[in-house]
Amino acid sequence: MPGLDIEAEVSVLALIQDSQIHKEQMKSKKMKRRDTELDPLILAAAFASGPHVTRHHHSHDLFPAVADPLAEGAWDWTKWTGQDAPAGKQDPKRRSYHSQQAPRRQRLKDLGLPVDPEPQVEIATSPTDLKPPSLQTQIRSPRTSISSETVTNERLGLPPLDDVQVKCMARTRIPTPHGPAFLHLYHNNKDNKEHLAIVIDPAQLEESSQTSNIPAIRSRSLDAEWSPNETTMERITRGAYVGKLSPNQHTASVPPSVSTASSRTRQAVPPALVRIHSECFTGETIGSMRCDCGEQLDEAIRQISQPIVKPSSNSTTSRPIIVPGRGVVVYLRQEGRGIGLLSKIRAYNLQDLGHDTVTANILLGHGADERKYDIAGAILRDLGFGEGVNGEAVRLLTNNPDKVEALEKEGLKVVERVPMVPKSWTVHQQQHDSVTIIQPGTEDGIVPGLFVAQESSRTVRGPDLDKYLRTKVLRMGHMLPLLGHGV
Ligand SMILES: Nc1nc2c(ncn2[C@@H]2O[C@H](COP(=O)(O)OP(=O)(O)OP(=O)(O)O)[C@@H](O)[C@H]2O)c(=O)[nH]1
Repeated sequence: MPGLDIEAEVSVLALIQDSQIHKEQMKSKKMKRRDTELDPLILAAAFASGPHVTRHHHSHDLFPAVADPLAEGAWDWTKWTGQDAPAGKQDPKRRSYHSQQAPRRQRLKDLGLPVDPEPQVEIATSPTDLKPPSLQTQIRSPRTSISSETVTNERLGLPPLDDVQVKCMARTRIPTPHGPAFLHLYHNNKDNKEHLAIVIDPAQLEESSQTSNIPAIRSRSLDAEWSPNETTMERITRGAYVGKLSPNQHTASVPPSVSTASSRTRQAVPPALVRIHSECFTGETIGSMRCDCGEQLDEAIRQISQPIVKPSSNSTTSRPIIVPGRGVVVYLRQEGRGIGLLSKIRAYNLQDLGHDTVTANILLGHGADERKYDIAGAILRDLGFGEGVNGEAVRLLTNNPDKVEALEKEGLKVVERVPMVPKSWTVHQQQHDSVTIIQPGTEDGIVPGLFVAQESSRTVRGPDLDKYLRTKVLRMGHMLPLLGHGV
């Protein structure tokens, strides 16, 4: 071996021999090699340079100024000056790399076929016969967010449509620990997220005359006729039915009319209790105790499901009538106050370094709160709230002043704000009355050992949660009294 002394050569040969023996042993034992046979970097380079590159790399020339990439020495990048060869000196044999997966327009051009005058705008992926005509062109597939109206408007030189359109794609009954709920899945023309509405209105499952004059919380877009050819079974399958579904009972709903809308004014029950809740994977799915989101979601469903005491309409009986609770949780896919799960996870690390939730967001280049509530407003309007002068008002379950303001801007009437008090605080307050939970001056303002035992699996507590709640109150203006803090 040139350049190696005898000793080095012997060791290299010994290594090669060892490796061959090892290979033979592995083969005979039929064991899988643990070391890679090919250098992954070489593989990556080969994949990136061949004609099999993706359509996105179609016109990339990965070897500019290299006349023949297969010629010996052509791969020597140390000789490349960073410039392509001057035009006159370019070798006619120069190889260029053409992707087999060129974009359609490029392939048509290469074949000499006419190219479409304008890119096709894709409409929603769901079957067209399942869309109501009014929304058909506005509900988009996840890949495109431009409606055909927008495109038409652009062609006509008009500004694009800005109003949020939502459509309930499906509804089903979900039994919860607090009672039955109807889960509604929405599509919209603003983002590609599937926002949800958890409607609690068990009176819809009953045939009771007591609740017949209380308006049912139903989605207009779901109950609409999506196509003249739509079958009863198609309507029922997407959730446009009344009452409870069973093998013996299945009645499709009728499309909403003006009369059903105005019947909302004839109610004698308090306005529906509504919560706008933002997604929190950590708190709701893995039970994180950094926040109380899971507990809040559970508590909101519980509170909305509480029966309503209604004064008797019959003057001869003085006994009040108890009707099932009614309301909605609009579940928005705005993880991490709109910054997304990735950034939220990073924000947690910054929080562990001592920053609060607001500063952590800002350090990552985000706003303290990036959420919007226009889709929530549209969903609530679809469910019959706030439309027209007689539209039903709501009682909003929140401590967040932004949500009240946003819903009012959306044309909804918020007649009452119902606070969401963290369960650990309530239980603590009940048990210790005026004992201070949060004390300035202690580390993180936490008094160790003062937190009460968990009331249920959904009751969270601990120093991380405490810091999170304090930041909400002290930096985000949440309307929650900090116990012992004089706020
Ligand atoms: N960026 C960030 N987001 C968080 C953190 N902890 C929880 N969140 C998110 O905060 C949001 C909580 O939203 P909501 O449950 O609607 O409650 P809220 O707006 O705080 O106000 P309330 O209605 O009073 O409960 C969810 O999107 C959570 O994912 C955190 O430490 N950092």
